[in-house]
Amino acid sequence: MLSAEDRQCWSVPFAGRTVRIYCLFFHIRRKVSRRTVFFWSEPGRKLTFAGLGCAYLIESDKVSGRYQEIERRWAEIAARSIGSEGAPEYAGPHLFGGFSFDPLNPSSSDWREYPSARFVLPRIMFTHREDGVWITLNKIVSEYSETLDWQEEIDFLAACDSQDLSEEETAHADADIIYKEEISPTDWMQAVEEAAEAIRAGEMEKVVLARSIRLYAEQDYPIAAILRRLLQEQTNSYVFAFGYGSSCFAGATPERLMRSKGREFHTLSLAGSIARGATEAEDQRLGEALYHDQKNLHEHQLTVQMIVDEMRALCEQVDVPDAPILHKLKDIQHLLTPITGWAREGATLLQAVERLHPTPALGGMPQDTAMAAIRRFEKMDRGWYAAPVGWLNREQDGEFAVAIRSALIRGREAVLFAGCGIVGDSDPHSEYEETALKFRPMLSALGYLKQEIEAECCK
Ligand SMILES: C=C(O[C@H]1C=CC=C(C(=O)O)[C@@H]1O)C(=O)O
Repeated sequence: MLSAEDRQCWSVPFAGRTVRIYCLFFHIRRKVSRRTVFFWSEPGRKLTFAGLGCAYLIESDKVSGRYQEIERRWAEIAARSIGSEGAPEYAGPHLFGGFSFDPLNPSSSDWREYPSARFVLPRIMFTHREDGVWITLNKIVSEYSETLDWQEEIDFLAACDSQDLSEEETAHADADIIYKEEISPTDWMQAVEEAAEAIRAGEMEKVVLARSIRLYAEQDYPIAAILRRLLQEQTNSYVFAFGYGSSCFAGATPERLMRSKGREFHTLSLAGSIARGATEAEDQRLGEALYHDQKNLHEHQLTVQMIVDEMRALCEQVDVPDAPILHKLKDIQHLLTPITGWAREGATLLQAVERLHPTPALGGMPQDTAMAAIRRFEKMDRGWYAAPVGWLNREQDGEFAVAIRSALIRGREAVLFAGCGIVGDSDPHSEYEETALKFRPMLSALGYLKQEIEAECCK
């Protein structure tokens, strides 16, 4: 009998039982250290991918030209790929990876495994959709290659004995946190005040400032259990994980950057936030307050405007509704405007990603001034936080999200990130509170909120 969670599409029949695919992959990664893994699940969980190993790696350390390099090299491989007959497009070769937020910002050792652009064609990929599950094996061959041998991949899968997997599936996400490190609230609010002053002085219109929290736990963080909690709690978000070497960058983001299918391009503006209410009435009151709040509407509209301008450069037609809608997540509600375009001949997904990143929901307005202000005020390396992560298929279609509500996890250490849009009349204290809300999805997945509640109860 499948549980509700199993039916939500991320479980696969494997070795005579039902296994959650993220457990399978993170289990193998633990057994065979330093394996490349990824996980990607759409909001609503209609499509889930999990991948293991690296059949082909495309990296770029370029400051400019990184999108073109990934696109060119993937197009070369994809054009010569030979797929199994009858396999649907979503079970064909897919490339997964991401870009750093700002290649001009000096990178810290935390992000050593996450360069300016890093994409992987996995050796083994699971695709899970409502209509079935596929396992795809990828291999690069040349005209001199001998016959294809899949034994190594099959051995990997067979090596997952069910007892070990049960451990992975039931592992506790609630690692005991022994130490927490973060910028002092006063220092961060001071940076917000200075940014707001710069906006009032006419230096720019908007800038997004983020902060980070570093947690140290008693034992290594169990990635599979963290993903399980994100999948359970953040149902309206993309759940993603990119594990390279000893680290894993994971999160649950509500923000699509771009999805393309043929010439149909779909993006959205997500900016403007308020808390969820404790009761339905309070929730509605807060939602209405957000919907009519001039500061949040202004922040949101700047993002809509930039996205529409960039989409017009790529598309013959762009459709945008007159007003945003409220988008409710577990801990927070946002203003959201969906934007759709019909792309001009030759326009590609990565061209769109390059044009849009970073939108004023992650960077600011104007883009260059805001990026310089982020370097000046934040004084940290965002790495892949707030940057595009996603996938491309053989036809160069695919989907990218913005990696917010995320954390970089390495062994017993996790660094979480959250930011918010600053405009001229931003109140530093409210902005600080807003970032606290945005940390909640990852704090909860890491077991920190539970620990805090327990500590409160024991006082
Ligand atoms: C930068 C973040 O959120 C962005 C996305 C939605 C709403 C936002 C806001 O209201 O400020 C932010 O622009 C983050 O979660 O770290």
